[in-house]
Amino acid sequence: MTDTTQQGWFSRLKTGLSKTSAQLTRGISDLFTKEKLDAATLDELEDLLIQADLGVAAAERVVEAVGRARHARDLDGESVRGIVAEEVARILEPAAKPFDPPESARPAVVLVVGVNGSGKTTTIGKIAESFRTAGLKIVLAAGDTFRAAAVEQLGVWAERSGAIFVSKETGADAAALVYEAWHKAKDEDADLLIVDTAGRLQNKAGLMAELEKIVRVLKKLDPEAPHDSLLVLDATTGQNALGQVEAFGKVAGVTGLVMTKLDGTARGGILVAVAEKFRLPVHFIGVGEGVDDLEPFDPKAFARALVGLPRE
Ligand SMILES: Nc1nc2c(ncn2[C@@H]2O[C@H](COP(=O)(O)OP(=O)(O)OP(=O)(O)O)[C@@H](O)[C@H]2O)c(=O)[nH]1
Repeated sequence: MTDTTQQGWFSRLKTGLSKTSAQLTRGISDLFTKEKLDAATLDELEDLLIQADLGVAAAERVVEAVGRARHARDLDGESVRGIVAEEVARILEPAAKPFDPPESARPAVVLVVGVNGSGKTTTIGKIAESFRTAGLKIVLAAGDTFRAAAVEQLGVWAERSGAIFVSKETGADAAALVYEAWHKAKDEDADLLIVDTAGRLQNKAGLMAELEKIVRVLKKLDPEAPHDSLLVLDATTGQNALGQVEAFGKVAGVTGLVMTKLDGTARGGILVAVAEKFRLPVHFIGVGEGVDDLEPFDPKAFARALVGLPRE
């Protein structure tokens, strides 16, 4: 990747996070121009971070780091933002794990779950494209059999990325489709089977039962499958993300996260709350609709964008 595209995705991320970073920057510089930095100032900083969706535990950790630093040096708005970014990066560091489906499994099965419109299909398309470029043979399974448009959209991505596409008629049993797709992948000696799923709201028992059935069918075909279970979260939904991780985690055994739409009017602080609470890998972030707009997660760059600082 060239420096220009690197800069491109970072500036999109920074723009996406600009609402949060502007609030934090303003709040922090208001707080830290005071002569005396007392406990009340730190409490206010904690409130500010909680309002930015970081969650109580992460906010407390960040405030402790600022509290420790105030004994060592004079703090102004800019240096506080630097400390916040460092501590946020530290919280996010364990989440930065490359997406690496096992090469020994043929096919390695990647189940992709998430609520409607979170960006599952687009994410699958982008992942398929990057693995195809790496020379892998891929099968895409259109497991969202409820929505004809979803099947069509995945078909377009399959064509574009040269993946084998398995779909059924609208309303067909999703688990039966997945069964067929796995056999197709086996017959074709494919490296990767990526399964799209329906995404109606997680409180719909029907959807969860369907996901459970898909997992059951996969486990009969290969006890290790799905090797990865990716939950796609929309960064504009804020606090809702926490409930989604819990709900999908129960039925689909989520192994990693993708956060999309960080280029939009994102509420990026939620990624910190999710990483702190669930300790799940964040494999990718989405910063646009295009095929090159899925980026491996870089905690330091993310943390600096969140507080409006340039990349180091
Ligand atoms: N700006 C932006 N848009 C995105 C991103 N990822 C996905 N989208 C858009 O979000 C919309 C929904 O994405 P889909 O991939 O269809 O979402 P889905 O989860 O498959 O949704 P259903 O098919 O309705 O279940 C589409 O218009 C995508 O182009 C992103 O990172 N940034």
